[in-house]
Amino acid sequence: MISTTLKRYYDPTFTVSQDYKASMPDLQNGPASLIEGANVPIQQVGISNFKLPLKYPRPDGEIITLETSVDGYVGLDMDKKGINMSRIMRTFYKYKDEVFHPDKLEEILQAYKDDLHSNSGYLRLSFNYPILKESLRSDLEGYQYYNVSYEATLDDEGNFKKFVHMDFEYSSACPCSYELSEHAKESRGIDAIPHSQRSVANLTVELEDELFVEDMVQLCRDALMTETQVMVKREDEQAFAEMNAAFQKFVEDAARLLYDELDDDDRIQDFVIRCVHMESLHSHDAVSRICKGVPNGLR
Ligand SMILES: Nc1nc2c(ncn2[C@@H]2O[C@H](COP(=O)(O)OP(=O)(O)OP(=O)(O)O)[C@@H](O)[C@H]2O)c(=O)[nH]1
Repeated sequence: MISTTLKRYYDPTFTVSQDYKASMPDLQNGPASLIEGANVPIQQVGISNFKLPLKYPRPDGEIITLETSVDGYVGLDMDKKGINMSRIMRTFYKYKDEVFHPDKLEEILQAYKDDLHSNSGYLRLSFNYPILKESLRSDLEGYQYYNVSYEATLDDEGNFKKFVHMDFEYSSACPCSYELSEHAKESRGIDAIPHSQRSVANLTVELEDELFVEDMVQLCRDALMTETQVMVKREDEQAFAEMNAAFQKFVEDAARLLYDELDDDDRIQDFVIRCVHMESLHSHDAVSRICKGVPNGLR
């Protein structure tokens, strides 16, 4: 038997010729006989959480560059072993210097379908978006960051859907605890403090028309009022206490207040909202989930 001793050596000068590339195995484009398991279509295959800096537009025209985590997938038909995985990133990188608003994803998803010979595509861009927030009564301001994702799908009939996900943090003062506290004071002269807690509304909005992150934040602020604060001096803290008294809310109230704001906005086609009050009274959360309720809509 000829013993071929393999060299263990990395040749920094080796270059890949077209002939050499053609001689390399290309398993993902191999025959269906290479498929392991059921020879059935796969709805989403690709790369999750590749990161790059992307540009986003603000309403005033300013462009902001933010670290973005990208999930990019395509559908794979039966009889196909695999996708050309690197094209998920290579195709996306063709757009890396462009300005990203949700509509841009349709272009990229069409490029996914073309470059990866697929019938459908999915993208999700996740980033933390800063907005300068003024204090309630002092003349201070500071950055509030919002956890945002743009999500889009392009199906085999060319139907494009675009969604924006955003988390909005607020304070919820419990109206029942407030009444019980007042009752203790009035009926027994005993002081009492109602419970309140940091809360978060997870919004998913299907867009009809352009909606900036700033617009979604304003809708939430108008609905809930008691957003968490950034820069706080004593006059701001007192203002916040007054605001919590004026806008007490059960987790049911929070969901309905947000419904009221979003349902009226023509830029929004559909939505589902999950409110979570991380109760300071309990070691568990009070949760409500509400949707616009359009036929075949988000649930
Ligand atoms: N489809 C698939 N590819 C994988 C996976 N894990 C690693 N890869 C590798 O992803 C690498 C890049 O694949 P391709 O994008 O097809 O690379 P390529 O064939 O040089 O690219 P093209 O010249 O565009 O065809 C290949 O070496 C694959 O073996 C996987 O789970 N699925």
